[in-house]
Amino acid sequence: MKAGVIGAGAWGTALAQLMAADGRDVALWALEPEVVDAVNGRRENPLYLPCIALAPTIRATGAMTDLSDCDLLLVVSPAQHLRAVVAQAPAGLPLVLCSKGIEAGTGLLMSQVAQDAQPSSPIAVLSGPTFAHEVAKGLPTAITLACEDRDLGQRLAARIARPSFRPYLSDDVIGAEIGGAVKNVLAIACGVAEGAGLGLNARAALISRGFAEMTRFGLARGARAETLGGLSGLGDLVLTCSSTNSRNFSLGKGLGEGQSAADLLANRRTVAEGAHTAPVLRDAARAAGVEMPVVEAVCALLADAAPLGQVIDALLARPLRPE
Ligand SMILES: NC(=O)C1=CN([C@@H]2O[C@H](COP(=O)(O)OP(=O)(O)OC[C@H]3O[C@@H](n4cnc5c(N)ncnc54)[C@H](O)[C@@H]3O)[C@@H](O)[C@H]2O)C=CC1
Ligand SMILES: O=C(CO)COP(=O)(O)O
Repeated sequence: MKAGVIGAGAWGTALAQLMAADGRDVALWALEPEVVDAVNGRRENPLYLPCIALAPTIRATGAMTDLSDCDLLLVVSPAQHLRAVVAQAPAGLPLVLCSKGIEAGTGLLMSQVAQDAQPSSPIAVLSGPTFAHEVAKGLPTAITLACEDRDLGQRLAARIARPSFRPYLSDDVIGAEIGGAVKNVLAIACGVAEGAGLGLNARAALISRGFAEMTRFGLARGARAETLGGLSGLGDLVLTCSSTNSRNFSLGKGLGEGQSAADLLANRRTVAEGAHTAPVLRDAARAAGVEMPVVEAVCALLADAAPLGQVIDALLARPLRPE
């Protein structure tokens, strides 16, 4: 059976390459016709994953019907487009959701959106510290695969695992999703600290206190603490909070250097999910009575609502409290 991948950005293309590593066929659905042509013609995706020679068994397509004979579908669109692409996908196939975010307007996690859009399709979530270009090069990577149905989870883990790509199985779908969505917002905060020259102590403080925010929010939504402390939570938080390879970290760095959010977000081709998730997460946290001061600060900067110095001072001047 062939694997299907929906979305040919950096991560979808890297996952197609991963799935093709056992020599089996992969169908890769791409939005852009020029990506379909480049993958099929030149075995590359210069738009989203340059400098990687793609496997010959990857066949790109613009027609979702070409994925109907797959045994699983990896869904890798930006979070805000997941509903639309899942609605077009062939029904009834296991959907492995690889997007990280919360849907604007509904506040739903990706598993809830997919359930709405394709009620007959079983769902799993694949999330963890996984820069696309490293996975595409075959570098060692570990990731959480969360699925409420343990048997299906085990079958999917075996199908996705490769010698240098280790999925760790969990049944905490919500926990895996919340970790991936929240860490993107916190990566923006760490990028701000880098851009503003606040130092490495500040970064470590943001990672730790940001993790406390992720944990408070996750527990309020029914996530398990060990999931939040695992690959899809703390693991991904540490990765994206420490490298300009992260689009979210880079966006924050620009904010910290004094560029406006509007300028940084205008006309970008690649997705910085944290910018979309931040206001939805803030509203959900407020509604649940969960304090998320770092997330609130990121929202203020993204909305150009306050000068950087004022946002930093306000965070530092919060009342002292126990850890
Ligand atoms: N790049 C990475 O290293 C990783 C990314 N992810 C997640 O994967 C998801 C996709 O990210 P990337 O592959 O990095 O994307 P990307 O930033 O490389 O590319 C943008 C993607 O958005 C798609 N797109 C734009 N407009 C669209 C529309 N109207 N409908 C459907 N698709 C549209 C483009 O076709 C392209 O696939 C995100 O949720 C991201 O957080 C997860 C793990 C690693
Ligand atoms: O999710 C990622 C790595 O796990 C990629 O992070 P960015 O979207 O910030 O580049």
